[in-house]
Amino acid sequence: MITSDRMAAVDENAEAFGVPRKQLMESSGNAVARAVRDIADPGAQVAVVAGRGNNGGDAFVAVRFLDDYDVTVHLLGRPETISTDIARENWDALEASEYDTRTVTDSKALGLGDPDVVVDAMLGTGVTGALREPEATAAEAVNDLDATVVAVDVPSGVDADTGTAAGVAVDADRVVTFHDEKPGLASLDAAVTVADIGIPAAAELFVGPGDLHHTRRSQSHKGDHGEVLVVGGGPYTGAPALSAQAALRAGADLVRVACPKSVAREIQGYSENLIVRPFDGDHLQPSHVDGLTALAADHDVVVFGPGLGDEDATLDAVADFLESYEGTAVVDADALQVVPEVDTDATLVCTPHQGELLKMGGKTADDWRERTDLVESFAAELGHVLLVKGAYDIISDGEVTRVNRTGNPGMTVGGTGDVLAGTTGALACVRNARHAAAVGAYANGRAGDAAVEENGYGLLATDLVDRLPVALRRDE
Ligand SMILES: NC(=O)C1=CN([C@@H]2O[C@H](COP(=O)(O)OP(=O)(O)OC[C@H]3O[C@@H](n4cnc5c(N)ncnc54)[C@H](O)[C@@H]3O)[C@@H](O)[C@H]2O)[C@H](O)CC1
Ligand SMILES: [K+]
Repeated sequence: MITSDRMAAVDENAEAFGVPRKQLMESSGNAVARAVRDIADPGAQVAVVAGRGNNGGDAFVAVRFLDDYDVTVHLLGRPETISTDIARENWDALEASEYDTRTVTDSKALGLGDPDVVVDAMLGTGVTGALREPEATAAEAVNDLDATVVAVDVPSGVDADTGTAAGVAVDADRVVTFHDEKPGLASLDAAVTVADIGIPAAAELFVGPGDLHHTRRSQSHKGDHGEVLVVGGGPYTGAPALSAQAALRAGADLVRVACPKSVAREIQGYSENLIVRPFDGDHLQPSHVDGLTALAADHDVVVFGPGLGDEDATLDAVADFLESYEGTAVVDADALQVVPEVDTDATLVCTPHQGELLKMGGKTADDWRERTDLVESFAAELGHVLLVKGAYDIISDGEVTRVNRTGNPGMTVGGTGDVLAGTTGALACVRNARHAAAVGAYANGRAGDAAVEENGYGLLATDLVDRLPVALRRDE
């Protein structure tokens, strides 16, 4: 099963991994033509009703594979308004070869005749809300025919994620959907087939640019993009400051650092962008937990661990906190060893490197494919998300596992893990935990790659922080 959002991401990743969308469209169109050949003999009349997006584009391709049939193409709207280059190129290809194409500007004038088959390619996953005109009237016209209706990807007007329609929708007999089943199609009264359109498995496994789908809402208020609490510091001061600055650069609106009073001024001194919330003493201990729990409740995500150290009292405090916390937390560094022993309702993203993973009781292997299996089962056992850092980062929630390949050997320098934890914390304010971890790893590696490209090796963790906004930006 794949949702429309994931499908769009995978599609974009396929392009980044060398399989352009136009190639996918060619396979989609071919699959639609196969479905028509399955239900009608050569010579049969086929009416293609196409919209101006890529759903229509798939059908234009199908037409070239149906030369044995009597095909008429009805484009809803003027050719100049076809909204994507690849759909327009496929339309132009039909016109250049003198196929029977008609453009429909007044839906009342849509004369479909009495075809044996209708190919419904008005709208696919790009639909929002109820069908507008001319699509609504065209859908009714299609439903009034006796023809067998083959829908491209999803019956026009139906939401592929929910199976519901906000208004009139095409009543399809068959649906040829692409790559994977869609959650909304199972409930329909139609025969659904899934066509393999040649999207490489890598486009789902490896994190790529398609995963950067923006989550910024149009109506933005302070706090909408997340408030992150970093709990860290004591024996170290740089680590929590790096996590906090990374969280800001990764898009959080407000980031506070809860740290021992002894280091509060030092941490504040790193940046005027930080808000510091000191607790007594020079290291975290159980007496601080009630205060931290109350503070955490005012934040979307807590990043726990950077620079906390591993004193027994500190680790006890980490355990106490996690046992009462029910929100989302990124757990890093010394705090990680506590996770396997705590019983918590919190959603945790644990970010160990190989050594920390072993200390948590996890296993590793030289071969990254073997490692993905080990990480996936350990994540399932823990009941938390794992982001295991390495040349190939492995991210798993025990069910879905992703691999990130961005980054370079320069990133073994100190502090890059703190940057990753903060980045992931900010992203987890607006995405699910597994996706936040995957995108966090991807963006961090991308930031590191950009730094090395500009300056060569000799990378600093702060170089990553500065490059996060660009690393997280979607290429339009
Ligand atoms: N994902 C893939 O791997 C592939 C998908 N293919 C096909 O592409 C469509 C999705 O294409 P897209 O261009 O994004 O959207 P649509 O064609 O569904 O529609 C966009 C078009 O429709 C207008 N619109 C939106 N809502 C409405 C409405 N309620 N009434 C009228 N018009 C509406 C909007 O303005 C746009 O202009 C997918 O389903 C597949 O069929 C690729 O071909 C192969 C790879
Ligand atoms: K359709």
